[in-house]
Amino acid sequence: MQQKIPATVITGFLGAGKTTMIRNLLTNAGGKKIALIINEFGDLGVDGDVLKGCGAENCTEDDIIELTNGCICCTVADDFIPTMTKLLEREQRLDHIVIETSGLALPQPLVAAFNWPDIRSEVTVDGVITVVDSAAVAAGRFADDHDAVDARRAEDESLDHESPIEELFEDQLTCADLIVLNKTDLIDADGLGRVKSEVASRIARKPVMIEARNGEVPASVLLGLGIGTEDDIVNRKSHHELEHEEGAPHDHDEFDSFVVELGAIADTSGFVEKLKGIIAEHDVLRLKGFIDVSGKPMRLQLQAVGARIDQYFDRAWAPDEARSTRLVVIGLHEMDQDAVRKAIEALV
Ligand SMILES: Nc1nc2c(ncn2[C@@H]2O[C@H](COP(=O)(O)OP(=O)(O)OP(=O)(O)O)[C@@H](O)[C@H]2O)c(=O)[nH]1
Repeated sequence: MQQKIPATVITGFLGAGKTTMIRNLLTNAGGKKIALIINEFGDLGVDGDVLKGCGAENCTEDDIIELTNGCICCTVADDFIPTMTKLLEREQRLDHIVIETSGLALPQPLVAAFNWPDIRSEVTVDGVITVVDSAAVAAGRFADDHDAVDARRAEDESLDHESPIEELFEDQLTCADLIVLNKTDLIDADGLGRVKSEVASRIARKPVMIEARNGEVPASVLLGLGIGTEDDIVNRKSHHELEHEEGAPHDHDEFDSFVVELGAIADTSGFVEKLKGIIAEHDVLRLKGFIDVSGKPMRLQLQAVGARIDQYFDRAWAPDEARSTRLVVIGLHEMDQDAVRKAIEALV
């Protein structure tokens, strides 16, 4: 019997650096034939676009599959299983499958799907890797204001949760076989020490933690963990699984996303500066997309995680491509979508 194909699940909160790490992984995977399944929150396939653009021969555009019907944890049966089945029917045998979950996905239901008979017979979970934005942890992003949460719960008794961000952060850590403390360039040694203690304090298990900058971790560290996580997934329950009966539907009602479309932008630095103000004012969690810069042949990629914004020209606009500025905005449900949209539209 052929050996099972190993599959690595890469998870981590919005903007932690999952796509950056995978991009790096594809370029140093030493010729391994890899298929990539990407799941993103929001209606703009930014991650897929970024990864397809990296031109790795061992993982071509045909090997990159985008699952766009919501978070992978809620669409396992409809989306993930059929995608895997198709992948396994391919003639050319894969050496490895890498799955990037959305930043809001619970990894547990996805890993549990590897116990479905058709999948289990051919694939095993090599390991779950949770990417952590160390700078965000150091800034207290996941240590929520418990008074505020209690106040919200007092207003709405149906709230059975801790803060949704904190809970999700813990669920993603709970599932990990390896934790990558990324973005260590943005904090000092003391900060890193605090991040390590905070992360360790959130989980009962003690997975290995490594540090990284720009997701630069050798492929030999990320691939080949050989854990078989599907056999242990019952011991890594999410808050949702612990708090609800088995099978109770989980959703992402606490979070929302929308896309803003704009025309060409002439003064990008002015635009970005003002955007920072809007992000801070409305507590936008994540904003990303592409900008049509007036008079420039290249497309500008914009990536905001909280109020930190990166921008770089990633490729030329194709001759047959309609140039436009499109940004996906992700925040908590209570974010005033209309106000954010209007404020961004007013910038051009
Ligand atoms: N300074 C710094 N920036 C980083 C690092 N890793 C990633 N980034 C930046 O952080 C931003 C988000 O990175 P992504 O790789 O898109 O994060 P992600 O986890 O895939 O994001 P989602 O898919 O939206 O959840 C990008 O602007 C990256 O360039 C790092 O180690 N240091």
